[in-house]
Amino acid sequence: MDALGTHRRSHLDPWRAGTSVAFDPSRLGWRGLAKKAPPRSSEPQAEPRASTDVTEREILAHQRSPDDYLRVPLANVRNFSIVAHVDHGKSTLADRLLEITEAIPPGGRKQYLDRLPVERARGITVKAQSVSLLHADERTGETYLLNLIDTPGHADFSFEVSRSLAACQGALLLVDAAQGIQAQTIATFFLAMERDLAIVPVANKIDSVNADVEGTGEQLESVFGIDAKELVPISAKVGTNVDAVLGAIIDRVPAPGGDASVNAKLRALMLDCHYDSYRGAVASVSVVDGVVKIGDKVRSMRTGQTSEVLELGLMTPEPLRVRELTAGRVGYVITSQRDVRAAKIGDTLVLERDYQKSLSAVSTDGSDVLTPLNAFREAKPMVFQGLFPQTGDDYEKLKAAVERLTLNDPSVTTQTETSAALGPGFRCGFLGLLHADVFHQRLKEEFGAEVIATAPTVPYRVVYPGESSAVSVSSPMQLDVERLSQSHGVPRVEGSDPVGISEPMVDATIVCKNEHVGKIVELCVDRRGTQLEHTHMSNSAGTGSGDRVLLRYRLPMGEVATDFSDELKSRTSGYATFDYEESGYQQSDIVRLDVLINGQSVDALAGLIHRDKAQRSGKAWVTRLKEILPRQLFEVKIQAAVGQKVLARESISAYKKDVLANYYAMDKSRKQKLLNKQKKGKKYMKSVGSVEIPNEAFAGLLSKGFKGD
Ligand SMILES: Nc1nc2c(ncn2[C@@H]2O[C@H](COP(=O)(O)OP(=O)(O)OP(=O)(O)O)[C@@H](O)[C@H]2O)c(=O)[nH]1
Repeated sequence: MDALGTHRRSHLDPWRAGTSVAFDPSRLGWRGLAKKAPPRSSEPQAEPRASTDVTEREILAHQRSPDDYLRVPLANVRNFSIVAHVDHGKSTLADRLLEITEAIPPGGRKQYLDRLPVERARGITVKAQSVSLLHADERTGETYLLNLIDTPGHADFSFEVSRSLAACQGALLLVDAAQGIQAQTIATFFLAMERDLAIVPVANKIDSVNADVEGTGEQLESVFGIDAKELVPISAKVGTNVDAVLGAIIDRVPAPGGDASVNAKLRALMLDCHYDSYRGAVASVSVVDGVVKIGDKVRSMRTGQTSEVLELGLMTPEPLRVRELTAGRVGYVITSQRDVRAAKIGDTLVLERDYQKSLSAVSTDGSDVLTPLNAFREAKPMVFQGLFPQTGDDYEKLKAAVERLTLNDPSVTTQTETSAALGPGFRCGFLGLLHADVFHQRLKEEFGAEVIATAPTVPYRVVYPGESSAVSVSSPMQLDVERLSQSHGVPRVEGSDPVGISEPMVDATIVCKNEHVGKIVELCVDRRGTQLEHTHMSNSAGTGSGDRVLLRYRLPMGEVATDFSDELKSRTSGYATFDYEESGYQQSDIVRLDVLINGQSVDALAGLIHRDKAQRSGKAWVTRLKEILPRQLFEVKIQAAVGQKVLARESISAYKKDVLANYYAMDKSRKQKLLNKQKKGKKYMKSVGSVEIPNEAFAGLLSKGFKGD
């Protein structure tokens, strides 16, 4: 029985940069966090790659010939992903599968497919990786081509999961038998269900003393309606029963349904694209029908761009060049199109000659018609921040860094923004806060660009009086408060949305211990949530991982996007897990809370907030500003206000300071030195009217977000 009823994850995104071309050190993406000197050229920089303790030569020694991969019939191809909650052992299982199929030697580097330094440093997978494995099945005597796509677990990167699943017919649903089903187990299960994939349930970590395989099976039955008898118990770490997983993939995952016949027209789904400084755009593709060969002229159906195929390959796991990619292969394509911006993830690649034929002579039976493949949704930024240089002089440096980094991370949206307080900068959209955090880190570490980031805002929809449709507002300063308030007397446009502000909502899934339910309900109520479900996931004994409760809440995205996850962890000592999916928009009483210093509004400190919370946040902000702002030579008044109504106020009394006061007797050069030092210090100050605010104050204030709690 499906305890979640109609719950479906629509997730926040799909997106970008894909499988690595690992022998080439210049592969890109958005996540390499290794320190390196700022780039000199305007070319995007190569993504750093983690060092490996299995040498390239050792891996290459294991590589089979391209023909071994190409001759496997479509009926013997299996495309599958491993999906699971974070840390349930996906990458470890991928390692074992690579070893069993002899793609890598045993006992090599752990988590082989987590190639990026940030993944290895943080111990998380943030990017899906694909690998083609050959497996000789002793039971049937046949050789199978297994295309495995390892996926990340963190909610911010769920678009990666969704995108990977678009190329699969099956998914290994991996559950840590000691922890049982967690929030992302549920989210990823429904992503797989949406795509109608065959699910192979696997209970991992059976070597652990707390493992409860039976309880895990009961949970799978009660939550997903999966027959517990289908569960494959394994220890990915020790290697116990991992070959049974291979058998289950072969038996339970159907072969891809594409057309591999000689007359089939090429259709390949573009899963990903990253920039390689030597070779240009490297696209990761799943060939569904037909064949693509070196020298073919291909067309991207959505963008209309045409280019010539220069190189084709498979990841095995290191790149293996092939002369062609036939239906059922998941590999990479390098074309004469070097501009990664021209590539649209989710696009369908076809042969130009087939396309032209389809335009000129449509046959009566429709066989000439080329239809694009069913793609996945595009990445949708849900958290926006203004990014400003620490000093005005650094704007050009920041501009160049943002341009280069977004080239390798197309899911980040940017537009220029000018703040009266912080000067020129950018408004950037991210998939979530972890995504934003990684972007800031890369700006700093790879480009030496330090930023002041404004408090995160979600995208609101605003219908102004007299307008028939909503506009998106992702910055407090974009909201025209005056215009919005002039609804009186303006007739509503027929068929239009009601005038006002709507906020994005999410459906959150929380899995927790029974004892923590009270604290979580309290948190969700404080965050303006509405309960949708409260289900016990107990096993028959009601013990171990069976002592779990599944809660579902509808919450405003703005209440979740900042510190909800941290708050949840601290209230449950880290035991609760959480995931969310977009759930449309809802009209809400959102106001702009302005912060004024000596009567002047500081645009960078304004925020959009629910009216009920404005008072509390306003109070918190003025109190914090009072602590942070240095005293000036005059009294400073700090106010928080909604429109004309001041909700909170504080003041800082005057402080008399003359930089030369004690130095009248000083010689001229020392005086000048002191004045220069003061001038340099001022470079790192922002002026609001006559009040000077040090950058640290902005950074300190803004990093805490606008909630003010
Ligand atoms: N005892 C035990 N530990 C395991 C097993 N499989 C994985 N682990 C450990 O669990 C931790 C997480 O494993 P990963 O393979 O990184 O998990 P993941 O699901 O890929 O993690 P993310 O990529 O961050 O989502 C690591 O410390 C592994 O060593 C297992 O079978 N038994």
